[in-house]
Amino acid sequence: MTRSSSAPVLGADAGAPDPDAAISIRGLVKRYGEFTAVDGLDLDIRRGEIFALLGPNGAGKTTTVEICEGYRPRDGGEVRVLGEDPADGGRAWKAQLGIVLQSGAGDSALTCRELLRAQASYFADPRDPDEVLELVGLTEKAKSRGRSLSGGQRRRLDVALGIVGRPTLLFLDEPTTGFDPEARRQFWSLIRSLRDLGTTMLLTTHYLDEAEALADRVGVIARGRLVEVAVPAELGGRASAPAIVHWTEDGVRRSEATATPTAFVRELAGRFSGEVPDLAVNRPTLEDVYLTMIGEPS
Ligand SMILES: Nc1ncnc2c1ncn2[C@@H]1O[C@H](COP(=O)(O)OP(=O)(O)OP(=O)(O)O)[C@@H](O)[C@H]1O
Repeated sequence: MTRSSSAPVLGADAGAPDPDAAISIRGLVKRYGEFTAVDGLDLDIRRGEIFALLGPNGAGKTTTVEICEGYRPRDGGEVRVLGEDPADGGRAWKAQLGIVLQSGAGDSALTCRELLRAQASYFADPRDPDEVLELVGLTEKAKSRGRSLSGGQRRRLDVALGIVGRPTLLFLDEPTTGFDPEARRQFWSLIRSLRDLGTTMLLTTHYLDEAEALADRVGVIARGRLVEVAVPAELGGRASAPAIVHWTEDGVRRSEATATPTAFVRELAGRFSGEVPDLAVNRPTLEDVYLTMIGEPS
């Protein structure tokens, strides 16, 4: 689906940016030479929510996020982040942001505690570095040098560095790349506890299960435009999509799309004396609807 100029604005109310939103974007445009990387994007992220930005490689996610962080200039549109234009954001505004980049600070000869203390010293009201180490599960590594940590531990250190300044708004760029499954679960619970503390988070990820587990809402970007914003369970009309019932009959694998799978299975059960062979009832997964949205065959 492509948004024409007359289509309703997705994820945002039309008109001026919303000053009460954590992030409010209207008609954002970014060009690199002749190439338009962000092509009229509108988005509102509410205070206190976890918002996941999904999209294929090159869709424009990092460009959009870096414009919001004040690290990249834009060519058009309006952006307000915590009520200010990032292009003019001063020190007090920057101090309210936490940023966890893809390539972090891990490769350091300083210890985790030293790195956190140094980072904390830039802020007026930082969190206690030892409390932050505990929050990210690195208490036992407080005296270890950054460069001696494993990949997953370094990402946790990156998050620790991102939150020690007590940010109102935290940007997380593919935060769990390289994590083992247990570390990802632990990281997810850390993100939830930060939300409970009132932190707004903008997360980019390629893991759809991560978006589903964490995000209050997800936005899908493709070719520099926002193609949908929804709560994960409703993305792409998932909640109302027909169920697909699969079974085997007369040695042939069959399937039927139905809005009333219970009634259909009851009717099917009447045709067999025992179990319905190979019975399965599926609904579209987040991955199915996402791949359809970005134009890939699922
Ligand atoms: N500094 C730059 N100069 C020229 N082109 C750029 C520059 N930065 C990004 N682009 C291009 O803009 C497009 C959007 O890039 P961006 O990094 O925003 O995508 P992304 O959605 O974050 O991708 P990924 O999932 O791979 O991180 C890409 O086609 C990219 O090649």
